[in-house]
Amino acid sequence: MSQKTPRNFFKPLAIGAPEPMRDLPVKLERMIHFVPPHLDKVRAKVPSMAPGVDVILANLEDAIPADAKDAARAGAIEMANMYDWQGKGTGFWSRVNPLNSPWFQEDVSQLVLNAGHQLDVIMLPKVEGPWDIHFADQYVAQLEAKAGLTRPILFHAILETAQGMALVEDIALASPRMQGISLGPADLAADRKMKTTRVGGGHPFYRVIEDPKEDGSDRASAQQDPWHYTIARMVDACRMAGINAFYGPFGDIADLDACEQQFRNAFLLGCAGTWSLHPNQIAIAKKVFSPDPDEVKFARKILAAMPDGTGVAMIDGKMQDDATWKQAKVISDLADLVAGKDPDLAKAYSGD
Ligand SMILES: CC(=O)SCCNC(=O)CCNC(=O)[C@H](O)C(C)(C)COP(=O)(O)OP(=O)(O)OC[C@H]1O[C@@H](n2cnc3c(N)ncnc32)[C@H](O)[C@@H]1OP(=O)(O)O
Ligand SMILES: CC(=O)C(=O)O
Ligand SMILES: [Mg+2]
Repeated sequence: MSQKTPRNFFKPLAIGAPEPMRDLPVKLERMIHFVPPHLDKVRAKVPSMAPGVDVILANLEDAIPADAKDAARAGAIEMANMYDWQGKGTGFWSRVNPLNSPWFQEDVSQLVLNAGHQLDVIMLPKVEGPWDIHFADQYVAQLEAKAGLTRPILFHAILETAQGMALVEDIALASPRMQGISLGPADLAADRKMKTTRVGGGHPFYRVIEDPKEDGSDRASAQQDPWHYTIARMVDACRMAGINAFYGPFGDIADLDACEQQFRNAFLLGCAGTWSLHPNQIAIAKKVFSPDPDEVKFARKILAAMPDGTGVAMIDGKMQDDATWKQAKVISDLADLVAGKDPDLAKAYSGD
């Protein structure tokens, strides 16, 4: 047998560690905003940024120079204590260095021992298979016990190798700590030997072209989304496991239109949120990952037409039944969650 028995799955992995969560907390996670914690100037903005985002993440991994890893770790611990994350409801996460790096052990131990009471999620990069999650799970349980934590810290894996992709279902199911998975398009592209230097998004050479015309005139051609398969598979793995899927970084900071379109495709396919790397991506993520008021209005018409969720109804010429009721519920429940945080959208959703 390669898996734990159902009864053992939810047992703490260390004496004194908190009980694993059976259900994930229901939280808005439309954007995970990346902060480089070694930069004093950016770190100082954290308390003023926190109320305007759903999650702030202290990044310790790629994009932090090797000679700033210690400063970034210290900055992350400082960030944990700069804001009342648990009291005020903005998520506080950290992306640690990979398991095979010289920094992983210090990152995780320092964070859990010194910031564990505020830390919601540890983001684990370059996860190759469930064994990586099992190792981190056991290690964090030991540290939680030592720190006397009463709330378990969750895990978020980044999908950025071909092997991780091939084992995404096993990763999603590896531990009750699993909160979600993000696409890591830069490392994944490199590992797959995709021929692109972009961080997410489309590519001008990845397209379909219309059949030749008899008169020899120009054939229409359009860019396609090279991430469609990966995102759809990640969403299935996550939703099977009862966790959430996230788009990842969009690296062309200046191209706001392409960023919005890539985020929207991920939202429509089932992702709960995305990363924001720059302040100008926060508003895009908020707009895209909050349901459109007209969609919410229509969804609520469906729910009202079938109060017990069964039967068939016609609304605006469209057939509704038990399945569309469930689709409507997804949108309406998300709107309720958003309305609890955003008074302007609450007003738009209430139709006032
Ligand atoms: C493939 C991956 O792994 S992706 C994840 C790793 N990468 C990251 O985490 C990158 C995070 N983002 C950043 O470091 C920066 O946004 C960069 C390097 C991309 C661009 O930085 P800059 O060139 O300074 O951007 P720009 O000049 O437009 O910044 C405007 C302001 O926003 C601030 N700012 C930029 N990024 C951030 C951020 N992530 N959070 C908070 N403030 C930020 C800048 O400090 C600047 O502030 P100022 O007006 O007070 O001087
Ligand atoms: C997200 C990330 O780490 C990557 O794209 O490589
Ligand atoms: Mg990466």
